[in-house]
Order: sequence, then C-alpha cells, then structure tokens
Amino acid sequence: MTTTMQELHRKKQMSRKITMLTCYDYPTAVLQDKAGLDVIFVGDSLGTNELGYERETSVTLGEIVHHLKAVRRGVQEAYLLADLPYKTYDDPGMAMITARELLSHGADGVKLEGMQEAVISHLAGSGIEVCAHLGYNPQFHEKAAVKGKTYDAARALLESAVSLQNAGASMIVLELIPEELGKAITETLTIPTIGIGAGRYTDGQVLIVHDMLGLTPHPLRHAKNYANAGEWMLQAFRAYAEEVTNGQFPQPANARTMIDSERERFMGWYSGKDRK
Ligand SMILES: Nc1nc(=O)c2c([nH]1)NC[C@@H]1CN(c3ccc(C(=O)N[C@@H](CCC(=O)O)C(=O)O)cc3)CN21
Ligand SMILES: CC(C)C(=O)C(=O)O
Ligand SMILES: [Mg+2]
Repeated sequence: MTTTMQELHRKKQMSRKITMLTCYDYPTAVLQDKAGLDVIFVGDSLGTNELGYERETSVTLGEIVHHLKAVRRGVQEAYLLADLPYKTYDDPGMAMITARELLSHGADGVKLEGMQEAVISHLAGSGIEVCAHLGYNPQFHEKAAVKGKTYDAARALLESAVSLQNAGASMIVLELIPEELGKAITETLTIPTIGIGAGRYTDGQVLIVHDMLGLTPHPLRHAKNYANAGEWMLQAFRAYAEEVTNGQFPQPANARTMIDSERERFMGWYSGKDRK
C-alpha cells in the first residue's frame, strides 16, 4: 500500500513526526523508499543542487517531469510530491494544466509557493492534493533570509497559513522561520506542517538530500550531515584514476577470456596474419 495524504494527516493527529526528503533520481528514490520515508519530494531545488543552476527560477516544467519520471520508477510506498516550477502557476488555469502534467507522470500531489489562494482552491476543488509553502520562498524572494521574525511579520505569516488551509491546502512547508512561529502555526492548523529551518515543533521535517548526505560544498545552519558522501566520492574517483593510471585496475578477475579451443584457433590465425 502506498502512503496517502490521509495517513499523513493521521500522523499529525497522533503526534507522530512526518519524514520527507528531496529526491531527483532513481537510485536515491529506491533507497529513500526502502528507508521508509513518508514523503519523497521532487523539488525545484533540483536546479541548484542537481543541475548546477544559479537559481531555482531557471528550472522548467520539462526538467521537473524528467526527474519525476525517474523518481516515480523507484518509489513504491512513499507519498510522491513534486514542485510546480516558477512561472507555471501564474493563474488558476495555468496551474491546473501544470499540476495535471505532474500528476500524469506519477506525482501524488503538487507543491507551490506563496499566497496563491485562488490557485489552491481551484486545484483542491478538482480533487488535487496541494502542499502550500510559506516563509522563505526561493522562487519569489531574492536572497535567503529568515521570515516572520517580528510580531507583525509572525502574525501575518500565521494568518496567511490559515488562509491557505481554508483555501484547501492539504499540507504546508514552512521554510526559514523562527521556532516559536513554527510551533504556533503547527498548533493552529489542522493540516500537517513540514519544516525546513523552522525549528523542532513542526509536524514533519524536510531536508535537501544533498545537504544531509554531505554533498553540498558549504554547510547550512538548518541542515545536518548524516554522511560524508562528497568525501567518499572524491576519494573513490581519485583511487580509480590512480589505479587505472598504475595498471592496478582491471585485474584478471575483472576480465573475460575465451575457451581454450577458440583461443587456439584465434591465436593461430592472428599470429599468421599480415599485420602491417
Ligand atoms: N542545498 C540546498 N539546501 C536547502 O536547504 C535549500 C536549497 N538547496 N534550495 C532551495 C531552498 C533554499 N534554501 C536555503 C537557501 C539558503 C540558505 C542560507 O543561505 N542560509 C544561511 C543563513 C540565512 C539566514 O539565516 O538568514 C546559513 O548560513 O545557513 C538557507 C536555505 C532552503 N532550500
Ligand atoms: C526547500 C524545499 C521545501 C523545496 O521547495 C525544494 O526543495 O524545492
Ligand atoms: Mg522548491
């Protein structure tokens, strides 16, 4: 059985944490699914982390679809969420076409940034599960900064989150906000909150897979390294290059040979052959 939005809601009701990671490729999807992650998420962080772009806004719908299809092939159990890229949900009609495209390639739900009440109610009204995203919104905010730090900003953010829930959002990501605000929004909403740099009290947590694996060049404060994949990969690439250079790889065990009778015939022909 695959994880449903209803089960994510049940987790919130039972005060059990929801686990989510970004994912952009098939082998990573297989491992995250096997590890029992609740939500596997093809984010537009694809652009900066996997494709080498400067900004999330460069990511196209075609690129999200390409990676979503790979991830879909590897996910059996988890809920599969995908981001709507920048400029693909300017109005409810455009958002519907984009969302349907992602659903047709295997997304269970879609996520979008900002105060898009009309878009969310249009999608939710036709049965599409929509995850909202407030706080720092990389598609719309120039540089990363904590949002909701003052009384006014915190209150506005909480009220915005309530509005998006009322518009029909099924879940909400809260990015780079003070812990106190993450707690207040989580207590106020009936839909699950998923935090990234939002403190300890949200219903779930999400990290960019490159950050938690140790593949990101500079560490970010909100993330934690659970592995040093960057170091292992660098060591492995260097060791391989050195062994090929030295002739230590490949060894006879890595090679294939002919059966004796065929080798004899082949070598007989080969040694008599005119080789100039
Ligand atoms: N690798 C990666 N990790 C992320 O967490 C992440 C992405 N990419 N791309 C999409 C968004 C953008 N996010 C970001 C981007 C930058 C900072 C950052 O520069 N953080 C600073 C502190 C910023 C502040 O406190 O004002 C840091 O030092 O951690 C944080 C979150 C979160 N998401
Ligand atoms: C930061 C997360 C939630 C995101 O939107 C992404 O990875 O694209
Ligand atoms: Mg995103």
